[in-house]
Amino acid sequence: MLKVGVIGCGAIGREHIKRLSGKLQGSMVTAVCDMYENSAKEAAALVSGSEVKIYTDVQAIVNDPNVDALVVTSPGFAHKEPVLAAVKAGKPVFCEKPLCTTAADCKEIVEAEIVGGKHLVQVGFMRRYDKGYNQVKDLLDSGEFGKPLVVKCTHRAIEVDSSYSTEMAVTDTAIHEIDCLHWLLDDDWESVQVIMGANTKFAHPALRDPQVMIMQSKKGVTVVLEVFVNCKFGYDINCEVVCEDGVIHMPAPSFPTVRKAGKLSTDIETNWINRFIDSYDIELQDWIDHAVKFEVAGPNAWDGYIAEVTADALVEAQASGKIEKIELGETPAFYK
Ligand SMILES: NC(=O)c1ccc[n+]([C@@H]2O[C@H](COP(=O)([O-])OP(=O)(O)OC[C@H]3O[C@@H](n4cnc5c(N)ncnc54)[C@H](O)[C@@H]3O)[C@@H](O)[C@H]2O)c1
Ligand SMILES: O[C@H]1[C@H](O)[C@@H](O)[C@H](O)[C@@H](O)[C@H]1O
Repeated sequence: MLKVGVIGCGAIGREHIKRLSGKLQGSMVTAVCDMYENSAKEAAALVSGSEVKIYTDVQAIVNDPNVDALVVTSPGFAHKEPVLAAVKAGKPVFCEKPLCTTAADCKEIVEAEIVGGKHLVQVGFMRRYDKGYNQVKDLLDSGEFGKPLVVKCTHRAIEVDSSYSTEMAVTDTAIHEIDCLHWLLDDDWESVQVIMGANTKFAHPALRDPQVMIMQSKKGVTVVLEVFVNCKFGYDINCEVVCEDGVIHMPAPSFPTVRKAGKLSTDIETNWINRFIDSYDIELQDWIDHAVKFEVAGPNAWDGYIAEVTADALVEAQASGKIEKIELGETPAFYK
């Protein structure tokens, strides 16, 4: 039984606590930590049948002998401290995306992991576990469609509040496609560009929304990604891969088509929690199954670093309006 300590008891922290203590096999939550004690207490109350220790200090929960592994669900800017502490303590750690908010911080984690000599870090890029993306990947990998040429994606959300900035369209939102498409295409990023044109009337005054991000891979695949976080109609994730010998369109979870009051209609998803609910379950089960063996099968610290280098370039491209190059450097032998 993997005894897990969860750091950051907000929205997704509580979702993961419920998974790790009830829904999934082979784990239990033995400790929780939040900078606000009340938040930690409320989260601990979600666990029934066993005692959960409450912490407000990151180092203390990492050092707890009754904690075998950590799940980090604090905001991105607060990921570095707990992830580094877990790596230094030799404990497996699942960190929600992004690994850190700068490439330099991600590199520090990569270097600490290499020094420790054990694969301990998994990043919460759950789309790699999504059924639809995996169906697309299987078709691409079969070779039946020839080589991929162009990928068209949308990442739309109903609305965001005033704390969501123009940069977050990259660092919080597009970061999923940055990782997922690198995995889907089995390719690294060469260059990126951001086009910001007409703004929606629903964006708060400081926010550029929508944004079109164009990313080119090393093998020459062009990705066109629309990020539109005040679309008002739903949480709408789409991905279409145009190949030499055909086009693959990712399926979305389906809803019934109904006839009522002179209308034929089908619901679409409105909430990220539900859109990827199965992926979160499969992702964390996979993490548990490997963490007990000190293995990482999902996206690792190097993937977290790649995503952040690419995100940094996209943020630069937002400001410059130019095509920005991605400089990753050699993949360390430890991650090959
Ligand atoms: N994979 C996904 O689809 C997905 C979905 C939602 C959120 N996330 C990621 O999960 C993380 C958390 O997002 P959220 O929506 O749950 O945020 P949230 O704001 O709801 O919760 C964050 C919690 O962390 C606590 N916290 C802040 N700083 C802390 C610190 N230094 N130490 C301990 N606790 C601290 C806050 O008090 C809060 O309770 C973010 O990195 C976000 O990008 C991922
Ligand atoms: O844009 C949102 C993404 O679609 C979700 O999957 C979460 O990662 C959330 O944190 C982001 O704000």
